[in-house]
Amino acid sequence: MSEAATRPSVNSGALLASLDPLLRAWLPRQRWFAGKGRPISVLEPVTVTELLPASSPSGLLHLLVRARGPVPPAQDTAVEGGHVAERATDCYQLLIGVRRTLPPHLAPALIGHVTEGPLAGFTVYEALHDPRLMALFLERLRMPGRHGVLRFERDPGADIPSGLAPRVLAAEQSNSSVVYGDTFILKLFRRVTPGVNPDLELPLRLARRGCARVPAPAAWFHADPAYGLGVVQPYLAGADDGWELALRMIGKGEDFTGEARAIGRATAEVHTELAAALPTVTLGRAQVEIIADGMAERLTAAAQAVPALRPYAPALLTAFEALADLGGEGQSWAAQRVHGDLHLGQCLRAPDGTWSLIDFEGEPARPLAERRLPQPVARDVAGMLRSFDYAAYSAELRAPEWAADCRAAYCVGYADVAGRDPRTDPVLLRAHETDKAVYEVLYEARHRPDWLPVPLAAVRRLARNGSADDDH
Ligand SMILES: Nc1ncnc2c1ncn2[C@@H]1O[C@H](COP(=O)(O)OP(=O)(O)O)[C@@H](O)[C@H]1O
Ligand SMILES: O=P(O)(O)O[C@H]1O[C@H](CO)[C@@H](O[C@H]2O[C@H](CO)[C@@H](O)[C@H](O)[C@H]2O)[C@H](O)[C@H]1O
Repeated sequence: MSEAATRPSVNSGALLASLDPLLRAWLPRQRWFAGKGRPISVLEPVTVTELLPASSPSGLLHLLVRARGPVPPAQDTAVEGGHVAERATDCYQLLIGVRRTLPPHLAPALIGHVTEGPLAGFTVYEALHDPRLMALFLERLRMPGRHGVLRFERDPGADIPSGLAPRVLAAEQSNSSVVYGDTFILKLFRRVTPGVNPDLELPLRLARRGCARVPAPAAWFHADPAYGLGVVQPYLAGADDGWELALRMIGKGEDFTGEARAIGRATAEVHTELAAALPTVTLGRAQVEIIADGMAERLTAAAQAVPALRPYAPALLTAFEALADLGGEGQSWAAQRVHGDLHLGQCLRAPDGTWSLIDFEGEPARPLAERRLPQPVARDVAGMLRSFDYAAYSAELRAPEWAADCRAAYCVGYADVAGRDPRTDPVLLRAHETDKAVYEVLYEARHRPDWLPVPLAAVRRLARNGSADDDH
């Protein structure tokens, strides 16, 4: 990337106008696009940066675009701050490759052929699939400095070699990732919000404390004014993700409680380090009530969006009322920064058996400010407890003991390190587990309707006996 390219001269309005019809067709088909399947009513540029001009064999454009769908049907409403809101305008990050003709191996990355404007006659495509472009992008990440509105930073102690071969990761959920030579992984955030991205903030803080449970950021980049856009971390080659591993071990009839206990210990270690690195607070009566009210509001909103949840709402509400009551009686809890969306898929086991935690972004649907608030550690514990239930259900386990045993082992592992078993606070835990199950109902309704029965089964149990453990 030449010096000239550091002064992008593209006319962003004209450029996006020429890409407009192609992006309108392509964006709603992407897994990370929030308004999936619906036509886009607004599409406008936020920033356009020419990383490589289209005149080179392949050009590379970095785009932040604002997109909004039409007034959504009830199921697609967003629950933000506990309120059902029309899906606000979202800002997305795109890396677009530009070529005269697309070689066959890049055909799956095709966005379309441009017919008008500055890129008329060119073919545009998802650059993450192009090893040549992603190799150049890593070079850019290796060099701290600015490139138009983009700001690249790097941990001075990190040694990122040049020439690492890139490959895009296929299994993505909310974001996109490229692995470099099996030693580093670049995560590109897709739906971006102005402000500090906790998926960079927390791993950086943990790394500075020497916490080895989280891959330490080696390089990262932002856009002005304050969009966190991506982070490069060491890639844990050969690691198993907890979700795949649990399903595999279930399939082979192997015991998972040892792993569950180890994940509990890893969670407690990360919590201990986060509490030491960032502010903690004690939640008094007013804050506990605010938390309980937020949960109740999210329940109301989710029940409005997902009719199958409605019959259980009154019984679920009692979990949040019990929390508010305990707050009223003067019970207080410590709150600190937490992972925010912890589940088996966020736990990686290295070949030596060590567990690490990844993806500190929090629940993607929540506003950033809310995700960065101190919260009881029960939020993460509840996420993991729900995950054991998901695994048992997905494996169609007839034996409910599997999930119950793993849930118990996880809490024991947590207590090994934290000195306190999360089950010591049953009201707090039940409220958080109920809140998580409600979130999952909405998440599945929006993203994977076939999976809706999984959290709904837990909702039924929580409504019936106040516990997500099966009562058979
Ligand atoms: N440091 C890492 N080492 C190995 N694999 C990783 C690492 N970070 C992420 N992954 C893999 O990439 C996948 C997606 O990463 P994640 O941060 O969870 O992204 P998303 O926010 O899109 O869910 C993970 O499930 C994991 O398999
Ligand atoms: O990994 P993400 O940050 O994208 O998290 C979202 O997607 C998860 C699904 O991949 C979802 O997790 C739910 O399904 C998991 C199994 O696929 C299960 O282990 C989790 O317990 C369950 O919550 C997560 O909720 C969502 O935010």
